[in-house]
Amino acid sequence: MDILFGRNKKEQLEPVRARVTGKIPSWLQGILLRNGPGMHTVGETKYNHWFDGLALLHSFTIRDGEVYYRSKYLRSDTYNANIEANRIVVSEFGTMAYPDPCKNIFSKAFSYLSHTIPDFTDNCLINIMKCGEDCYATTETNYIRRINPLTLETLEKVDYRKYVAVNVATSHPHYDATGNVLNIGTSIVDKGKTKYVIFKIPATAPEDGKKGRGPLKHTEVFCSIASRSLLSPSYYHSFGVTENYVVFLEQPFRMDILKMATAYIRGVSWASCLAFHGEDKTYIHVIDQRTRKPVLSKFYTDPMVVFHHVNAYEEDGCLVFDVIAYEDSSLYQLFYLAHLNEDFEENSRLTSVPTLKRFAVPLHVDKDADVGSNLIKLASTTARALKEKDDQIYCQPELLCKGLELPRINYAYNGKPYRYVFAAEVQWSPIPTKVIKYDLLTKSSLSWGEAHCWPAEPLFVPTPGARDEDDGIILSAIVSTDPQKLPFLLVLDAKTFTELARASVDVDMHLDLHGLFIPGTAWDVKKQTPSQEEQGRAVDHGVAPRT
Ligand SMILES: CC1=C(/C=C/C(C)=C/C=C/C(C)=C/C=O)C(C)(C)CCC1
Ligand SMILES: [Fe+2]
Repeated sequence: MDILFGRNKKEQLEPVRARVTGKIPSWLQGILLRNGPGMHTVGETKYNHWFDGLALLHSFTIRDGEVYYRSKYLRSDTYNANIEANRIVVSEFGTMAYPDPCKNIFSKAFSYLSHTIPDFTDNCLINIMKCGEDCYATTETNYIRRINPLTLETLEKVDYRKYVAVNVATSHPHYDATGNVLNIGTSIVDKGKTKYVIFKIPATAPEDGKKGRGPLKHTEVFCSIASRSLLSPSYYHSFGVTENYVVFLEQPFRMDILKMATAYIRGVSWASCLAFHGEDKTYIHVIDQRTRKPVLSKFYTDPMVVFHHVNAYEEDGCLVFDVIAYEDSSLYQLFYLAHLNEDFEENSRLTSVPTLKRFAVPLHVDKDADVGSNLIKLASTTARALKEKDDQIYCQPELLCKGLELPRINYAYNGKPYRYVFAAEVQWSPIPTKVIKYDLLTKSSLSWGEAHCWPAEPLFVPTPGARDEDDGIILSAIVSTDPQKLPFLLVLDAKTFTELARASVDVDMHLDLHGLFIPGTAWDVKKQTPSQEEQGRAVDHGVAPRT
Protein backbone atom coordinates (compact mmCIF):
# COMPACT_ATOMS: atom_id res chain seq x y z
CA MET A 1 0.00 0.00 0.00
CA ASP A 2 3.04 2.22 0.26
CA ILE A 3 2.71 2.72 -3.48
CA LEU A 4 -0.67 4.41 -2.89
CA PHE A 5 -0.14 6.19 0.39
CA GLY A 6 3.36 6.50 1.76
CA ARG A 7 5.58 7.25 -1.22
CA ASN A 8 6.15 10.85 -2.28
CA LYS A 9 4.72 11.53 -5.73
CA LYS A 10 6.72 13.23 -8.47
CA GLU A 11 5.05 16.28 -9.96
CA GLN A 12 4.48 16.42 -13.72
CA LEU A 13 5.09 20.03 -14.55
CA GLU A 14 4.98 19.76 -18.35
CA PRO A 15 1.61 18.67 -19.74
CA VAL A 16 1.83 15.09 -20.98
CA ARG A 17 -0.50 13.70 -23.62
CA ALA A 18 -2.45 10.63 -22.56
CA ARG A 19 -2.94 7.48 -24.63
CA VAL A 20 -6.67 7.36 -25.25
CA THR A 21 -8.45 4.09 -25.90
CA GLY A 22 -12.16 4.15 -26.72
CA LYS A 23 -13.80 7.43 -27.64
CA ILE A 24 -14.21 10.52 -25.51
CA PRO A 25 -17.44 12.31 -26.48
CA SER A 26 -16.63 15.34 -28.63
CA TRP A 27 -18.78 17.61 -26.45
CA LEU A 28 -16.63 16.86 -23.41
CA GLN A 29 -14.26 19.82 -23.30
CA GLY A 30 -12.71 21.33 -20.22
CA ILE A 31 -10.44 20.74 -17.26
CA LEU A 32 -10.90 18.20 -14.52
CA LEU A 33 -9.01 19.80 -11.64
CA ARG A 34 -8.38 17.80 -8.49
CA ASN A 35 -6.54 17.98 -5.20
CA GLY A 36 -5.13 15.53 -2.67
CA PRO A 37 -2.10 14.68 -0.53
CA GLY A 38 1.04 13.77 -2.53
CA MET A 39 4.04 14.04 -0.20
CA HIS A 40 4.24 12.42 3.23
CA THR A 41 7.99 12.55 3.90
CA VAL A 42 10.20 15.66 4.04
CA GLY A 43 13.90 14.95 4.56
CA GLU A 44 14.05 12.49 7.44
CA THR A 45 10.67 13.44 8.85
CA LYS A 46 7.35 11.72 8.15
CA TYR A 47 3.75 12.74 8.58
CA ASN A 48 1.59 10.44 10.69
CA HIS A 49 -1.68 10.73 8.82
CA TRP A 50 -2.69 10.50 5.15
CA PHE A 51 -4.64 13.80 5.49
CA ASP A 52 -1.38 15.56 6.48
CA GLY A 53 0.30 15.11 3.09
CA LEU A 54 1.39 18.17 1.10
CA ALA A 55 -1.24 19.22 -1.45
CA LEU A 56 -0.63 17.99 -4.98
CA LEU A 57 -2.88 19.55 -7.60
CA HIS A 58 -3.48 17.70 -10.84
CA SER A 59 -5.50 18.33 -13.96
CA PHE A 60 -6.78 16.51 -17.01
CA THR A 61 -7.44 18.88 -19.88
CA ILE A 62 -9.88 17.33 -22.30
CA ARG A 63 -10.24 18.74 -25.78
CA ASP A 64 -11.29 17.22 -29.11
CA GLY A 65 -11.00 13.67 -27.79
CA GLU A 66 -7.48 14.20 -26.43
CA VAL A 67 -6.39 14.39 -22.79
CA TYR A 68 -3.39 16.19 -21.31
CA TYR A 69 -2.24 15.62 -17.75
CA ARG A 70 -0.15 17.74 -15.44
CA SER A 71 0.46 18.01 -11.70
CA LYS A 72 2.11 20.46 -9.35
CA TYR A 73 2.58 20.72 -5.62
CA LEU A 74 0.77 23.65 -4.08
CA ARG A 75 3.50 26.12 -3.14
CA SER A 76 1.84 26.90 0.18
CA ASP A 77 3.79 28.67 2.93
CA THR A 78 3.76 25.27 4.62
CA TYR A 79 5.31 23.56 1.57
CA ASN A 80 7.96 26.26 1.19
CA ALA A 81 8.90 26.26 4.89
CA ASN A 82 9.17 22.46 4.96
CA ILE A 83 11.23 22.25 1.79
CA GLU A 84 13.54 25.02 2.97
CA ALA A 85 14.09 23.34 6.35
CA ASN A 86 14.19 19.88 4.72
CA ARG A 87 11.88 18.63 7.47
CA ILE A 88 8.29 19.05 8.60
CA VAL A 89 8.04 22.38 10.41
CA VAL A 90 4.30 23.10 10.19
CA SER A 91 1.70 21.07 12.09
CA GLU A 92 -1.00 19.24 10.19
CA PHE A 93 -4.13 17.34 11.22
CA GLY A 94 -2.29 14.26 12.54
CA THR A 95 1.25 15.60 13.03
CA MET A 96 2.41 18.23 15.49
CA ALA A 97 5.60 19.88 14.27
CA TYR A 98 8.21 21.85 16.17
CA PRO A 99 9.73 24.62 14.07
CA ASP A 100 12.61 25.52 16.39
CA PRO A 101 14.56 22.58 17.77
CA CYS A 102 15.18 24.05 21.24
CA LYS A 103 18.36 23.32 23.04
CA ASN A 104 17.50 23.94 26.68
CA ILE A 105 14.49 23.80 28.89
CA PHE A 106 14.07 27.59 29.16
CA SER A 107 14.02 28.30 25.49
CA LYS A 108 11.80 25.27 25.10
CA ALA A 109 9.27 26.68 27.54
CA PHE A 110 9.37 30.04 25.79
CA SER A 111 8.87 28.49 22.39
CA TYR A 112 5.96 26.38 23.69
CA LEU A 113 4.19 29.38 25.14
CA SER A 114 4.47 31.39 21.97
CA HIS A 115 2.60 28.59 20.20
CA THR A 116 -0.34 28.33 22.58
CA ILE A 117 -2.56 30.01 20.04
CA PRO A 118 -1.52 28.24 16.89
CA ASP A 119 -1.50 29.55 13.37
CA PHE A 120 -2.99 26.82 11.24
CA THR A 121 -1.53 25.37 8.07
CA ASP A 122 -2.22 26.63 4.53
CA ASN A 123 -1.54 23.17 3.09
CA CYS A 124 -4.84 23.19 1.16
CA LEU A 125 -5.10 19.56 0.13
CA ILE A 126 -8.79 18.70 0.19
CA ASN A 127 -10.75 20.37 -2.60
CA ILE A 128 -10.96 23.14 -5.19
CA MET A 129 -13.45 25.98 -4.77
CA LYS A 130 -14.69 28.44 -7.41
CA CYS A 131 -15.34 32.00 -6.23
CA GLY A 132 -16.57 33.97 -9.20
CA GLU A 133 -13.67 33.91 -11.62
CA ASP A 134 -11.18 32.72 -9.02
CA CYS A 135 -10.14 29.19 -8.15
CA TYR A 136 -8.92 28.22 -4.69
CA ALA A 137 -7.31 25.12 -3.21
CA THR A 138 -9.03 24.48 0.13
CA THR A 139 -8.57 22.66 3.40
CA GLU A 140 -10.45 23.02 6.71
CA THR A 141 -8.43 25.74 8.40
CA ASN A 142 -8.90 29.52 8.03
CA TYR A 143 -6.62 29.56 4.96
CA ILE A 144 -7.35 29.02 1.29
CA ARG A 145 -4.88 29.44 -1.57
CA ARG A 146 -5.76 30.95 -4.92
CA ILE A 147 -4.45 28.91 -7.84
CA ASN A 148 -4.26 29.25 -11.59
CA PRO A 149 -6.48 26.39 -12.83
CA LEU A 150 -4.66 26.21 -16.15
CA THR A 151 -1.04 26.21 -15.02
CA LEU A 152 -1.66 24.98 -11.45
CA GLU A 153 0.49 27.81 -10.14
CA THR A 154 0.00 28.89 -6.56
CA LEU A 155 -1.19 32.46 -6.10
CA GLU A 156 -2.07 34.45 -2.98
CA LYS A 157 -2.84 33.08 0.43
CA VAL A 158 -6.25 34.18 1.69
CA ASP A 159 -7.16 34.26 5.36
CA TYR A 160 -10.93 33.79 5.73
CA ARG A 161 -10.65 35.68 9.04
CA LYS A 162 -10.09 38.90 7.11
CA TYR A 163 -13.65 38.63 5.80
CA VAL A 164 -15.58 36.55 8.32
CA ALA A 165 -14.77 35.46 11.88
CA VAL A 166 -14.10 31.75 11.38
CA ASN A 167 -11.17 29.66 12.63
CA VAL A 168 -12.07 26.61 10.56
CA ALA A 169 -14.34 26.22 7.52
CA THR A 170 -15.43 23.34 5.28
CA SER A 171 -13.88 22.29 2.03
CA HIS A 172 -17.33 21.48 0.67
CA PRO A 173 -19.04 24.78 -0.13
CA HIS A 174 -22.32 24.90 -2.06
CA TYR A 175 -23.01 27.01 -5.13
CA ASP A 176 -26.31 28.50 -6.24
CA ALA A 177 -27.35 28.78 -9.89
CA THR A 178 -25.48 32.06 -10.32
CA GLY A 179 -22.29 30.81 -8.72
CA ASN A 180 -22.63 32.44 -5.29
CA VAL A 181 -20.81 30.36 -2.70
CA LEU A 182 -22.34 29.28 0.60
CA ASN A 183 -20.04 27.79 3.21
CA ILE A 184 -19.95 27.19 6.96
CA GLY A 185 -17.18 27.64 9.50
CA THR A 186 -16.74 27.80 13.26
CA SER A 187 -15.91 30.90 15.22
CA ILE A 188 -14.17 29.66 18.36
CA VAL A 189 -14.51 31.53 21.66
CA ASP A 190 -14.83 34.90 19.97
CA LYS A 191 -16.08 37.53 22.43
CA GLY A 192 -16.99 34.73 24.78
CA LYS A 193 -19.06 32.79 22.23
CA THR A 194 -18.50 29.79 19.99
CA LYS A 195 -20.75 29.64 16.96
CA TYR A 196 -21.19 28.05 13.56
CA VAL A 197 -21.21 30.74 10.91
CA ILE A 198 -22.85 30.25 7.53
CA PHE A 199 -21.37 32.72 5.09
CA LYS A 200 -21.94 33.73 1.51
CA ILE A 201 -19.34 34.80 -1.06
CA PRO A 202 -20.94 36.49 -4.08
CA ALA A 203 -19.95 35.26 -7.55
CA THR A 204 -19.33 38.78 -8.70
CA ALA A 205 -18.16 41.81 -6.78
CA PRO A 206 -19.20 45.37 -7.62
CA GLU A 207 -15.62 46.49 -8.24
CA ASP A 208 -14.70 43.42 -10.26
CA GLY A 209 -11.94 44.23 -12.67
CA LYS A 210 -9.93 46.25 -10.21
CA LYS A 211 -6.82 44.35 -9.30
CA GLY A 212 -6.80 42.52 -6.00
CA ARG A 213 -10.46 43.07 -5.22
CA GLY A 214 -12.30 39.84 -5.56
CA PRO A 215 -15.65 38.54 -4.39
CA LEU A 216 -14.20 37.45 -1.03
CA LYS A 217 -14.13 41.05 0.06
CA HIS A 218 -17.91 40.96 -0.18
CA THR A 219 -18.34 37.91 2.02
CA GLU A 220 -21.35 38.28 4.29
CA VAL A 221 -22.55 36.36 7.29
CA PHE A 222 -25.74 34.57 6.33
CA CYS A 223 -26.65 33.13 9.71
CA SER A 224 -24.95 32.12 12.96
CA ILE A 225 -25.89 29.20 15.16
CA ALA A 226 -24.68 29.13 18.74
CA SER A 227 -22.62 26.05 19.53
CA ARG A 228 -24.13 23.91 22.32
CA SER A 229 -20.77 24.07 23.99
CA LEU A 230 -18.31 26.96 24.26
CA LEU A 231 -15.23 24.76 24.46
CA SER A 232 -16.19 21.73 22.41
CA PRO A 233 -17.88 22.66 19.15
CA SER A 234 -18.73 19.98 16.62
CA TYR A 235 -16.35 18.90 13.92
CA TYR A 236 -18.08 18.70 10.53
CA HIS A 237 -16.90 18.23 6.97
CA SER A 238 -19.89 19.32 4.86
CA PHE A 239 -23.51 20.49 5.06
CA GLY A 240 -26.67 20.40 2.94
CA VAL A 241 -28.84 22.95 1.14
CA THR A 242 -32.28 22.90 -0.44
CA GLU A 243 -33.98 25.68 -2.39
CA ASN A 244 -35.11 27.39 0.82
CA TYR A 245 -33.19 25.81 3.67
CA VAL A 246 -29.74 24.90 4.93
CA VAL A 247 -29.21 21.77 7.01
CA PHE A 248 -26.32 21.52 9.45
CA LEU A 249 -25.56 18.59 11.73
CA GLU A 250 -24.11 19.40 15.12
CA GLN A 251 -22.72 15.94 15.67
CA PRO A 252 -21.15 14.51 18.82
CA PHE A 253 -17.77 14.31 17.09
CA ARG A 254 -16.23 17.34 18.75
CA MET A 255 -13.11 19.46 18.91
CA ASP A 256 -11.82 20.01 22.44
CA ILE A 257 -10.57 23.60 22.40
CA LEU A 258 -8.71 23.36 25.71
CA LYS A 259 -6.93 20.27 24.45
CA MET A 260 -6.10 22.13 21.25
CA ALA A 261 -4.71 25.10 23.17
CA THR A 262 -2.33 22.78 25.05
CA ALA A 263 -1.61 20.35 22.20
CA TYR A 264 1.71 21.93 21.30
CA ILE A 265 2.99 21.79 24.88
CA ARG A 266 1.81 18.24 25.29
CA GLY A 267 3.36 17.14 22.00
CA VAL A 268 0.13 15.77 20.55
CA SER A 269 -1.62 16.38 17.23
CA TRP A 270 -4.83 18.29 16.47
CA ALA A 271 -6.42 14.96 15.59
CA SER A 272 -6.00 13.80 19.19
CA CYS A 273 -8.17 16.76 20.27
CA LEU A 274 -11.16 15.41 18.32
CA ALA A 275 -13.38 12.86 20.02
CA PHE A 276 -16.61 11.04 19.34
CA HIS A 277 -19.06 11.13 22.22
CA GLY A 278 -21.24 8.12 21.60
CA GLU A 279 -23.46 9.00 24.55
CA ASP A 280 -24.62 12.30 23.02
CA LYS A 281 -27.18 13.21 20.41
CA THR A 282 -26.75 14.60 16.91
CA TYR A 283 -28.64 17.89 16.62
CA ILE A 284 -30.17 18.75 13.26
CA HIS A 285 -30.21 22.48 12.56
CA VAL A 286 -32.49 23.68 9.80
CA ILE A 287 -32.02 27.28 8.66
CA ASP A 288 -34.67 29.08 6.64
CA GLN A 289 -32.84 30.92 3.85
CA ARG A 290 -35.64 33.50 3.61
CA THR A 291 -35.49 34.62 7.23
CA ARG A 292 -31.82 33.62 7.64
CA LYS A 293 -32.79 32.11 10.99
CA PRO A 294 -32.95 28.56 12.31
CA VAL A 295 -36.48 27.12 12.38
CA LEU A 296 -37.80 26.88 15.91
CA SER A 297 -38.41 23.14 16.14
CA LYS A 298 -35.73 21.11 17.86
CA PHE A 299 -34.71 18.08 15.81
CA TYR A 300 -32.22 15.44 16.84
CA THR A 301 -31.13 11.94 15.99
CA ASP A 302 -28.84 9.24 17.36
CA PRO A 303 -25.10 9.85 17.69
CA MET A 304 -23.36 9.48 14.36
CA VAL A 305 -20.44 10.79 12.37
CA VAL A 306 -21.08 12.29 8.95
CA PHE A 307 -18.38 13.54 6.66
CA HIS A 308 -20.32 13.85 3.43
CA HIS A 309 -23.81 15.16 2.85
CA VAL A 310 -25.08 13.78 -0.46
CA ASN A 311 -28.06 16.03 -1.20
CA ALA A 312 -31.16 17.57 0.39
CA TYR A 313 -34.54 18.70 -0.92
CA GLU A 314 -38.02 19.76 0.07
CA GLU A 315 -41.04 17.50 -0.44
CA ASP A 316 -44.59 18.06 0.79
CA GLY A 317 -43.71 20.28 3.74
CA CYS A 318 -40.70 18.18 4.73
CA LEU A 319 -36.99 18.62 4.35
CA VAL A 320 -35.36 15.40 3.20
CA PHE A 321 -31.60 15.00 3.44
CA ASP A 322 -29.23 12.18 2.58
CA VAL A 323 -25.86 11.63 4.25
CA ILE A 324 -23.13 9.02 4.46
CA ALA A 325 -23.16 8.14 8.14
CA TYR A 326 -20.86 6.18 10.43
CA GLU A 327 -21.49 4.88 13.91
CA ASP A 328 -18.15 6.17 15.18
CA SER A 329 -15.10 8.15 14.09
CA SER A 330 -13.01 5.11 13.13
CA LEU A 331 -12.59 6.42 9.57
CA TYR A 332 -10.09 9.06 10.70
CA GLN A 333 -8.27 6.44 12.76
CA LEU A 334 -7.73 4.25 9.73
CA PHE A 335 -5.91 6.87 7.72
CA TYR A 336 -2.88 6.89 10.02
CA LEU A 337 -0.06 5.92 7.71
CA ALA A 338 1.11 3.28 10.17
CA HIS A 339 -2.19 1.48 9.48
CA LEU A 340 -1.89 1.83 5.74
CA ASN A 341 1.17 -0.40 5.53
CA GLU A 342 1.78 -3.91 4.24
CA ASP A 343 -0.70 -5.49 6.65
CA PHE A 344 -3.23 -3.15 5.21
CA GLU A 345 -6.01 -5.69 4.63
CA GLU A 346 -5.81 -6.75 8.27
CA ASN A 347 -5.31 -3.31 9.77
CA SER A 348 -7.82 -1.35 7.81
CA ARG A 349 -11.11 -2.93 8.79
CA LEU A 350 -13.65 -0.19 9.40
CA THR A 351 -15.53 -0.76 12.63
CA SER A 352 -18.56 0.91 11.11
CA VAL A 353 -19.47 0.79 7.43
CA PRO A 354 -20.37 4.06 5.69
CA THR A 355 -24.11 3.96 5.17
CA LEU A 356 -26.30 6.13 3.00
CA LYS A 357 -29.11 7.31 5.27
CA ARG A 358 -32.16 9.40 4.47
CA PHE A 359 -33.59 11.73 7.10
CA ALA A 360 -36.84 13.67 6.89
CA VAL A 361 -37.82 16.58 9.12
CA PRO A 362 -41.20 18.31 9.15
CA LEU A 363 -40.94 21.99 8.25
CA HIS A 364 -44.19 22.94 9.98
CA VAL A 365 -44.83 21.14 13.21
CA ASP A 366 -48.40 20.75 14.34
CA LYS A 367 -48.36 21.87 18.00
CA ASP A 368 -51.31 19.61 18.74
CA ALA A 369 -49.80 16.46 17.30
CA ASP A 370 -49.80 13.58 19.76
CA VAL A 371 -46.64 12.74 21.61
CA GLY A 372 -45.13 9.68 19.91
CA SER A 373 -46.78 10.39 16.56
CA ASN A 374 -44.81 10.27 13.33
CA LEU A 375 -44.83 13.70 11.69
CA ILE A 376 -43.59 12.40 8.32
CA LYS A 377 -46.30 11.34 5.92
CA LEU A 378 -44.18 10.95 2.80
CA ALA A 379 -44.78 7.88 0.66
CA SER A 380 -41.25 8.11 -0.70
CA THR A 381 -39.41 7.30 2.53
CA THR A 382 -39.69 5.27 5.70
CA ALA A 383 -37.73 7.96 7.58
CA ARG A 384 -39.68 9.09 10.65
CA ALA A 385 -39.81 12.13 12.90
CA LEU A 386 -41.36 11.33 16.25
CA LYS A 387 -42.80 14.03 18.45
CA GLU A 388 -41.61 13.85 22.02
CA LYS A 389 -42.92 15.18 25.33
CA ASP A 390 -40.69 18.21 25.61
CA ASP A 391 -41.40 19.42 22.05
CA GLN A 392 -38.25 17.79 20.74
CA ILE A 393 -38.50 15.77 17.55
CA TYR A 394 -36.54 12.56 17.24
CA CYS A 395 -35.60 11.71 13.65
CA GLN A 396 -35.14 8.11 12.64
CA PRO A 397 -33.51 7.62 9.25
CA GLU A 398 -34.21 5.22 6.44
CA LEU A 399 -31.17 3.04 5.69
CA LEU A 400 -30.64 3.14 1.96
CA CYS A 401 -27.34 1.54 1.03
CA LYS A 402 -24.17 0.37 2.74
CA GLY A 403 -20.56 0.68 1.63
CA LEU A 404 -20.19 3.91 -0.30
CA GLU A 405 -18.22 7.11 0.17
CA LEU A 406 -17.07 10.19 -1.78
CA PRO A 407 -20.60 10.80 -3.09
CA ARG A 408 -21.34 13.10 -6.01
CA ILE A 409 -24.56 13.97 -7.79
CA ASN A 410 -25.58 15.77 -10.95
CA TYR A 411 -25.14 19.22 -9.34
CA ALA A 412 -28.03 20.66 -11.38
CA TYR A 413 -30.16 18.61 -8.93
CA ASN A 414 -28.49 19.94 -5.82
CA GLY A 415 -31.17 21.02 -3.36
CA LYS A 416 -33.88 19.35 -5.46
CA PRO A 417 -35.52 15.92 -5.60
CA TYR A 418 -33.03 13.61 -7.30
CA ARG A 419 -32.52 9.99 -8.14
CA TYR A 420 -28.86 9.09 -8.54
CA VAL A 421 -25.82 9.00 -6.30
CA PHE A 422 -22.41 8.42 -7.87
CA ALA A 423 -19.83 7.26 -5.37
CA ALA A 424 -16.85 5.09 -4.62
CA GLU A 425 -17.66 1.69 -3.24
CA VAL A 426 -15.99 0.92 0.08
CA GLN A 427 -16.77 -2.08 2.20
CA TRP A 428 -14.87 -2.90 5.34
CA SER A 429 -11.79 -1.00 4.26
CA PRO A 430 -11.76 2.74 3.63
CA ILE A 431 -10.13 2.44 0.21
CA PRO A 432 -12.47 2.46 -2.78
CA THR A 433 -12.32 -0.43 -5.24
CA LYS A 434 -15.28 0.36 -7.49
CA VAL A 435 -17.22 3.28 -8.87
CA ILE A 436 -20.94 2.94 -8.30
CA LYS A 437 -24.19 4.50 -9.38
CA TYR A 438 -26.92 4.06 -6.81
CA ASP A 439 -30.52 4.52 -7.93
CA LEU A 440 -32.53 5.89 -4.98
CA LEU A 441 -35.82 5.04 -6.69
CA THR A 442 -35.24 1.38 -7.56
CA LYS A 443 -32.63 0.89 -4.78
CA SER A 444 -30.38 -0.85 -7.26
CA SER A 445 -26.88 -0.05 -8.42
CA LEU A 446 -24.48 -0.29 -11.32
CA SER A 447 -20.75 -0.45 -10.84
CA TRP A 448 -17.39 -0.32 -12.57
CA GLY A 449 -14.29 -2.02 -11.21
CA GLU A 450 -11.06 -3.61 -12.38
CA ALA A 451 -8.37 -5.65 -10.62
CA HIS A 452 -5.74 -3.59 -8.74
CA CYS A 453 -7.59 -0.36 -9.60
CA TRP A 454 -8.39 2.27 -6.98
CA PRO A 455 -10.84 4.87 -8.21
CA ALA A 456 -11.03 8.46 -7.05
CA GLU A 457 -14.29 10.27 -6.31
CA PRO A 458 -16.47 10.02 -9.46
CA LEU A 459 -17.53 13.32 -10.93
CA PHE A 460 -20.64 13.81 -13.11
CA VAL A 461 -20.55 16.07 -16.17
CA PRO A 462 -23.90 16.61 -17.92
CA THR A 463 -24.32 16.24 -21.69
CA PRO A 464 -25.12 19.65 -23.23
CA GLY A 465 -28.90 20.02 -23.30
CA ALA A 466 -29.32 16.98 -21.01
CA ARG A 467 -32.90 15.94 -20.26
CA ASP A 468 -32.46 13.09 -17.83
CA GLU A 469 -30.63 13.42 -14.57
CA ASP A 470 -28.12 10.78 -15.68
CA ASP A 471 -27.59 12.19 -19.19
CA GLY A 472 -23.86 12.69 -19.00
CA ILE A 473 -20.56 11.06 -18.22
CA ILE A 474 -18.61 10.10 -15.12
CA LEU A 475 -14.96 11.02 -14.75
CA SER A 476 -12.72 9.28 -12.26
CA ALA A 477 -8.93 9.21 -11.95
CA ILE A 478 -7.79 5.63 -11.44
CA VAL A 479 -4.52 4.64 -9.83
CA SER A 480 -3.26 1.10 -9.66
CA THR A 481 -1.27 -1.04 -7.25
CA ASP A 482 0.02 -3.06 -10.20
CA PRO A 483 3.29 -1.40 -11.29
CA GLN A 484 2.67 -2.67 -14.85
CA LYS A 485 -0.56 -0.73 -15.10
CA LEU A 486 -0.52 2.99 -15.85
CA PRO A 487 -2.90 5.35 -14.05
CA PHE A 488 -5.74 6.61 -16.22
CA LEU A 489 -8.71 8.90 -16.48
CA LEU A 490 -11.82 6.75 -16.73
CA VAL A 491 -14.78 8.01 -18.77
CA LEU A 492 -18.06 6.19 -18.15
CA ASP A 493 -21.48 6.66 -19.68
CA ALA A 494 -23.43 7.79 -16.60
CA LYS A 495 -26.63 6.08 -17.77
CA THR A 496 -25.33 2.60 -18.46
CA PHE A 497 -22.01 2.75 -16.58
CA THR A 498 -20.25 1.33 -19.63
CA GLU A 499 -16.72 2.47 -20.24
CA LEU A 500 -16.53 4.97 -23.07
CA ALA A 501 -12.83 5.65 -22.91
CA ARG A 502 -9.74 5.65 -20.75
CA ALA A 503 -6.80 8.00 -21.04
CA SER A 504 -3.61 6.44 -19.65
CA VAL A 505 -0.63 8.51 -18.59
CA ASP A 506 2.86 7.37 -17.69
CA VAL A 507 3.12 9.53 -14.57
CA ASP A 508 3.35 9.15 -10.81
CA MET A 509 -0.32 9.83 -10.04
CA HIS A 510 -1.64 10.12 -6.48
CA LEU A 511 -4.91 8.93 -5.01
CA ASP A 512 -6.73 12.23 -4.56
CA LEU A 513 -9.67 13.55 -2.55
CA HIS A 514 -11.95 16.04 -4.32
CA GLY A 515 -12.12 18.39 -7.28
CA LEU A 516 -14.25 19.98 -9.95
CA PHE A 517 -14.75 20.15 -13.68
CA ILE A 518 -14.37 23.48 -15.45
CA PRO A 519 -16.16 23.26 -18.77
CA GLY A 520 -14.92 25.22 -21.75
CA THR A 521 -12.53 25.17 -24.64
CA ALA A 522 -11.08 28.62 -24.64
CA TRP A 523 -7.48 27.87 -23.91
CA ASP A 524 -4.48 26.52 -25.69
CA VAL A 525 -4.41 22.89 -24.60
CA LYS A 526 -0.94 22.05 -25.86
CA LYS A 527 0.63 24.73 -23.75
CA GLN A 528 -2.17 24.61 -21.21
CA THR A 529 -1.77 28.27 -20.75
CA PRO A 530 -4.51 30.61 -21.87
CA SER A 531 -3.69 32.37 -25.10
CA GLN A 532 -3.65 36.13 -24.50
CA GLU A 533 -6.78 36.99 -26.45
CA GLU A 534 -8.77 34.10 -25.02
CA GLN A 535 -7.72 34.48 -21.42
CA GLY A 536 -10.70 36.64 -20.57
CA ARG A 537 -13.11 34.29 -22.23
CA ALA A 538 -11.55 31.22 -20.66
CA VAL A 539 -12.36 32.71 -17.32
CA ASP A 540 -15.92 33.46 -18.43
CA HIS A 541 -16.41 29.87 -19.44
CA GLY A 542 -14.77 28.68 -16.32
CA VAL A 543 -17.06 30.24 -13.77
CA ALA A 544 -19.79 27.62 -14.02
CA PRO A 545 -19.44 26.01 -10.63
CA ARG A 546 -21.73 23.10 -11.49
CA THR A 547 -19.47 20.14 -11.31
C1 LIG B 1 -5.03 21.10 10.21
C2 LIG B 1 -6.25 21.23 11.09
C3 LIG B 1 -7.46 20.58 10.81
C4 LIG B 1 -7.49 19.77 9.58
C5 LIG B 1 -8.32 18.82 9.20
C6 LIG B 1 -8.25 18.08 7.95
C7 LIG B 1 -7.12 18.30 7.02
C8 LIG B 1 -9.26 17.21 7.68
C9 LIG B 1 -9.40 16.41 6.52
C10 LIG B 1 -10.51 15.67 6.35
C11 LIG B 1 -10.81 14.82 5.23
C12 LIG B 1 -9.92 14.77 4.05
C13 LIG B 1 -11.95 14.08 5.32
C14 LIG B 1 -12.45 13.18 4.33
O1 LIG B 1 -13.55 12.65 4.47
C15 LIG B 1 -8.68 20.76 11.72
C16 LIG B 1 -9.00 19.48 12.48
C17 LIG B 1 -9.87 21.19 10.93
C18 LIG B 1 -8.47 21.86 12.75
C19 LIG B 1 -7.14 21.93 13.31
C20 LIG B 1 -6.08 22.11 12.26
FE1 LIG C 1 -14.76 15.50 1.63
